[in-house]
Amino acid sequence: MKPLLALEEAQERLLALATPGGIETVPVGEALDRYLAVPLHARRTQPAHPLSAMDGWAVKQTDMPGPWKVTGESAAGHPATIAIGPKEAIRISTGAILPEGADMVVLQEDCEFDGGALTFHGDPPRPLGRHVRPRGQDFEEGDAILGDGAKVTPATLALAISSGHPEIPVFRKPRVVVVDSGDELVKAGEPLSEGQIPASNGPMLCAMLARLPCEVTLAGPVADDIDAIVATLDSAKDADLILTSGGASVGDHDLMRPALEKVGADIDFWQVAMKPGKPIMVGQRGQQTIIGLPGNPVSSFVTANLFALPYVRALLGARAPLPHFSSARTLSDLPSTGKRAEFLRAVHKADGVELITLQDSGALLPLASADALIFRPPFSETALAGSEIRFIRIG
Ligand SMILES: Nc1nc2c(c(=O)[nH]1)N[C@H]1C(S)=C(S)[C@@H](COP(=O)(O)OP(=O)(O)OC[C@H]3O[C@@H](n4cnc5c(N)ncnc54)[C@H](O)[C@@H]3O)O[C@H]1N2
Ligand code: MOO
Repeated sequence: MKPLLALEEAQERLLALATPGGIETVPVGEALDRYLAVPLHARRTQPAHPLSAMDGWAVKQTDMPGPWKVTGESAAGHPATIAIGPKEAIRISTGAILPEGADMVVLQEDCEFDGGALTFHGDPPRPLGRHVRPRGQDFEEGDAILGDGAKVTPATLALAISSGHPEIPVFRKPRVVVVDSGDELVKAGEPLSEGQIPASNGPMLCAMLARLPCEVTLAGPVADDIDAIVATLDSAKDADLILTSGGASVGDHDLMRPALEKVGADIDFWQVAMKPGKPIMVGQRGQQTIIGLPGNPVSSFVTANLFALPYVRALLGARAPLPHFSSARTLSDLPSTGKRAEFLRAVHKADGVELITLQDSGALLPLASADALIFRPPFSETALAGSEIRFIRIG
């Protein structure tokens, strides 16, 4: 029997097939969770002038500790039109431009102002530049601010806008079609006959993909009929990725592999040393990748996390598309493993990660109560409670 492909090698082979789509320039608000296609340089300096970091009065260090004559005001958006002379102060608000001649700010709560003289009651001495944000402190025009491949987060989105980029170049959104298959499957909400079940994998996979910037269509459930599966795969020719679920194993009604072959896809790999998820397959038809996920709901969920979502992130231009592993102590004893890497449903708590008892790959209730998958490499010894393990977050 052919040895199973190692998980890491399978992921590497899949990701090698991913070429990000064309570049499009979009308003930053539409770029969230996408990846920059080119590096960004600041088109302006921030702050463009020295600014006050506090509400108070702009003064000169050499005039400390006052008293001063207040000669005007500088508010955010309304700079003072006069400079500060000797023993003079200008009322200033947070974010307002420091008037010419001033080099520090005294806080409102350290001073008293009765309309006449401004007096200081704080603890001197105050260093030069106190409560002042110097020009260019954040970035200067021309500075490299974001590298290509940077993820657009709420903070990078704000940085792009602040640096003069209301639109940014990102890779286009991948088009993904999800196809779940099986004679027993019935669309959610429709009546069930004996032996039928609601098709939950398709909506689950669509929901997982909906958290990424991509265009997702559900085409299923499709019957265990090779012509029906082929017709559905053919109707999704324009997708960057087809994600199928079910029919990936070795049974008489497991038609995904022959269907992929019938539509002209080259099978890159089938069967990976992982549990759940062993029957996962990957095929390539021209520019399109087809990932055949196993039908067991937990197997579909786990393989989507480890293969399908990383593949979509890679199409979006992510440089590190695989899930992030964290370390923690296991609160439960973990059994030894065989030749397959295992992903065990677990709950992350303050002092460690607790195993959920029922680990059947068909059981949705434990999956829905899990927020972590404990990773157990192949041929691991029993791990006693208290041992350090690695896990990925889910949910
Ligand atoms: N003799 C062997 N049998 C099996 C093997 C094997 O190596 N040798 N592998 C097992 C493993 S591992 C898995 S995982 C399953 C996967 O099989 P399939 O991908 O062919 O999945 P199906 O048979 O179509 O379905 C399995 C199970 O999941 C339910 N299902 C399927 N689709 C959905 C859906 N959209 N929504 C909800 N539930 C779904 C289906 O009713 C079945 O109960 O094969 C093992 N067998
Ligand atoms: O993927 Mo299967 O049993 O390993 O669920």
